[in-house]
This record gives sequence, structure tokens and C-alpha cells, in this order.
Amino acid sequence: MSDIPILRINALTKRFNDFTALHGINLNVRDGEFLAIVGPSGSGKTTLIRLLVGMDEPTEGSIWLRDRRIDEVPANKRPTCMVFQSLALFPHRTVGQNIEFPLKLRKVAPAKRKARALELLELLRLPPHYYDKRIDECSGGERQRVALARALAFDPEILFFDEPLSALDYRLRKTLEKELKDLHQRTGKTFIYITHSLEEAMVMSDRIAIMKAGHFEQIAAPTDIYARPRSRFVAEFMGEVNLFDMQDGQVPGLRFSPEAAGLYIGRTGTLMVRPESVTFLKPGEGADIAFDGVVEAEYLLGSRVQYTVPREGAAPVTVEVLRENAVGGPGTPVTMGCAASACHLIAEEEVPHAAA
Ligand SMILES: Nc1ncnc2c1ncn2[C@@H]1O[C@H](COP(=O)(O)OP(=O)(O)OP(=O)(O)O)[C@@H](O)[C@H]1O
Repeated sequence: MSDIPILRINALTKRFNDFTALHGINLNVRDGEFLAIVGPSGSGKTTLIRLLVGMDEPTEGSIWLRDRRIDEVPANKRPTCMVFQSLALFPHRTVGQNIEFPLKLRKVAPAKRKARALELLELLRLPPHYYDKRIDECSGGERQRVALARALAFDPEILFFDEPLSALDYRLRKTLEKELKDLHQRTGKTFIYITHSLEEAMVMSDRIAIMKAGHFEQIAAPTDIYARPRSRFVAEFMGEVNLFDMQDGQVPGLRFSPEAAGLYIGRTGTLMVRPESVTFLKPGEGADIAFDGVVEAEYLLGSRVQYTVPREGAAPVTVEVLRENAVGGPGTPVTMGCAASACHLIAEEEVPHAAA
């Protein structure tokens, strides 16, 4: 992956009558990057993708592909491609005819089209005889691969995906997640991927851009965004989390070791710790940050166990431990602890616009 941006979004605004769906957003996408765009329903993901692929026009701002401004270029002339959520394959035609369709539109000669289709079948790990198989004889996963092969047929610079796996069952989704990641590596193309699923974004992408109400709340590598969210919104969006209000370095009910207390002197904000970073302390065992409570509920999650422990005047604490570290069920008094290094302090003010 190169550091040079292949795509630059500059102060992009989209208004529908008096409603602003995108608020002057900026983003640089690196050449060869896998960027996932996630956000709650209505945050503007589809609106953004529609502008990027040319299905709609921005109200203000510009979109650049390398050094070429493309927001005024019609969709069919943009060297990008979109893989739709609904596959839009021709069900009664063959796999070969479907893959070759964009090439036929571009008047590529039949022999050349077929050679490219066979090459793409191999790339997508489909056997060559699938060339003559009809789409309605293919499984869901095979259809997804054909759709991908078709998207790659004319060698687009960037592939856009709008929730391509959302309609598939869990196992197939997991398989295709791995295949997509692998395909990204093998092709070296730039992938921009919209999803509701944080898990998909975490597994596949180099960076995640979190959208909220028409702006980017944070853009960073998955591990960074998970461990060091810039706002409570991102912290909560990125999975289960414990949030403690800190005022002048103090959180009611939490005990800090002298070293940990030193880290938070005079600081105000939200102290965050993920459930898997909290442990149950044995009698006499210490931790940077410790607190007491009584188990309210216990849930088995396969190899792990999750607990909720109520706190006065605040949301309950969630703790997730390996089964071998399980404690008693509801009513069990516990002391919980965590390392200061596993905690992250979110500064008081929310960050209105993430830097791309
Ligand atoms: N053509 C339109 N006219 C008016 N408002 C629109 C139009 N298209 C989108 N919007 C509004 O813009 C906002 C962003 O919509 P968008 O479809 O981009 O969200 P999204 O993040 O893709 O949501 P989802 O995850 O549900 O698909 C929403 O409030 C939506 O109602």
C-alpha cells in the first residue's frame, strides 16, 4: 500500500432540500487501502458512496481521483466500480456472460472477453467450467464471487462495496470476509467498503471511518479505534464498553493505585475500559484500578463468560473472562480490577470532525 492518496474528498456537502446529509467532509484514501466506512443507519454512508461512484452530485466540494477531478465526470466514465448489495446479476445468463457484460459494453472483442473471464474465474477460485453455468444454478456464495469477478472485469482503480455480505448467512459471510481480504491482497486494488457490521470492518480493513450524522467521527486503524476512541459515541459504537465519568482525576467507587492516580491528576472526561480487560481479583491481589460490586447476571458465551455488576447511579459494569476464570453467579460479591494501560481517557469535549 502506498501513502499517496488515490482518492481525495474535499469539503464534500450534500443537501436534500433543507436537510444536510453530508457536512463538508474530508477524506484521503491511500492507493491499495482497504477502507471500511461504518456508522449507524442514516449517518450518510450510502449518500457518500453514491457521490463517489457518480450516482448523485455533491451540493458543494470536490472528489479527486489522483490529480483528476471526477465529481463532474458521469458514472459510466469513472474508472471505479461498485459491487451492489443486491447483486444485479442476470439470473438466466451464464457466469461467463455476466462477467463479460461490462467488457461487452466497452466493445472488447469476444475472444479477449472470454480470456479475461477465465482469468477472473481463476482469481475468484471458481472452476473454469463455471463459465457455462447459469447464475440461477449457482449458490449464494458463488454468485457473490461472480459479482466480484464482474466488478473486476474492466480493471477498475477502486472497488466500492455497499454491504455486499449483509444478506448472507453467518458461515458464508465469514468465508467471504476472508476471501475478500485475500482478494484485496492479491489484486492490490483500493477497496472502499460500507458495512453495518463492525466485525466485518475489524476483520478486513486497514482503516475504519466512523460516520455519525453526516460527518466522520474518527478515521483510524481498527485496533487504534477500538482501543483509543476519540468520543463516547465511537467507544460505544465499537462494541461493548465500560465508561466511567471522571472528574478531576476521581471516579466514585474506583480505587486508583498511586501510579494510576498520578496519570489522571486533574483530568476530566470519560474513562473507558473494554469488558475483556477487566478481571476478577483474588483476595490480596492488586490492580492499577480496582472496584467492588455484586454480580447481577452471568451469561455463557462459549469459551468466555460475561458478567454484569451494577453500580450506583451509573450503568452496570460488564466483565468478560475466560471460562476457567469464572466466578459465582448472581449475588456473588466480587472485586474487579484492570491495568491503567488497558484504559483510555476520552477528553471531555467530543471531537466534532475527524482529520482524514
Ligand atoms: N434522496 C433523498 N432525499 C432526502 N433525504 C435523503 C435522500 N437520500 C438520503 N436521505 C437522507 O440522508 C440521510 C443519510 O442517508 P443514507 O442513506 O446515506 O444513510 P446510511 O448511513 O447509508 O443509512 P443505512 O445504513 O440505513 O443505509 C438520511 O437521513 C436519509 O433519510
